[in-house]
Amino acid sequence: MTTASTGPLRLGTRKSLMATTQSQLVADEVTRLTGHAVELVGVTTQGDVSKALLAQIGGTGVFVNALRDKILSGEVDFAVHSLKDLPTSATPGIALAATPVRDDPRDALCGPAKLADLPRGARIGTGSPRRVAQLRALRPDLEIVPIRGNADTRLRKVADGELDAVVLAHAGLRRIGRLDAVAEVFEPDQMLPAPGQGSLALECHADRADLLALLGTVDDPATRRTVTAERTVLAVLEAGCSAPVGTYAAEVDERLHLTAAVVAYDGSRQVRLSASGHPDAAEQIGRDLAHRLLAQGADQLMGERD
Ligand SMILES: NCc1[nH]cc(CCC(=O)O)c1CC(=O)O
Repeated sequence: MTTASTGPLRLGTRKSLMATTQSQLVADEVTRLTGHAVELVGVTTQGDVSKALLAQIGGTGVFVNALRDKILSGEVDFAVHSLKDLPTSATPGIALAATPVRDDPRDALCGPAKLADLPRGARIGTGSPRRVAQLRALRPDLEIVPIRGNADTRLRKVADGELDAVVLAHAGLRRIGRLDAVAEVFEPDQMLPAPGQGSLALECHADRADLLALLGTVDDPATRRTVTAERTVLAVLEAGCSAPVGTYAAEVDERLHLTAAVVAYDGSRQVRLSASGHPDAAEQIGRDLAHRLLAQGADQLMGERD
């Protein structure tokens, strides 16, 4: 089950445009750096088959788990995920083999105008409590409309006039070739991204030392450190992907700077703190910042819903 095969490496992927695009990007990079051929293997998950079922079993975990099952059974060699879709807890038998150079981690407003220039009461679509809370803090007059679906579907609602604008990750828009839709890219002081946003994660079987070495060639240590700081905040806060928690870490002049915020769902209050330290202490920086957030009432803000 865990022995190396002789043919091309099999990269399991969902069949959506974003998933196949980012999988192909990684496949090409692995081939360029190692000379190994990589073939994409499309995997249909329960979440792809039934939207109702997806709502019932909950979010992106379905897709992640389906790909992990294929890795554990040996049907595929590795998978590429958006890091922000991965739970912070470790999964037995599964190893994080690489985090390639991070894409732009910021969120983008897609619509006819920048946020400040949208009319009073404009209808903005997003399903993320983190984006909802921060949008409400910036523009309490907006009407926030909960939406689901892939980036293309969401953009179509703006084109159709059903919504005035939507907020999406810049990295995802770039990967599907839709940066044309962007009216404004939010700076982290306006809207803190989701932990790990814009970063990809390669996973393989933890026992496959051969694969770990091979896939490790596309790892970017600076990306690994910054996303470790961000995801440690999330892990300590014990907040899932749906919590109103934003983070942003970057390395400048060999210092790792981390900002994190927990925002009340109605945008009225927030706890926002920053820290910096040696990049090798990424996890400790994240853990300390999370404890400071908790000491200032972050847990109370996280529990609130309107
Ligand atoms: N949960 C959906 C999801 N997962 C990863 C991305 C974008 C790409 C990324 O953050 O790496 C998106 C769409 C979005 O939030 O706009």
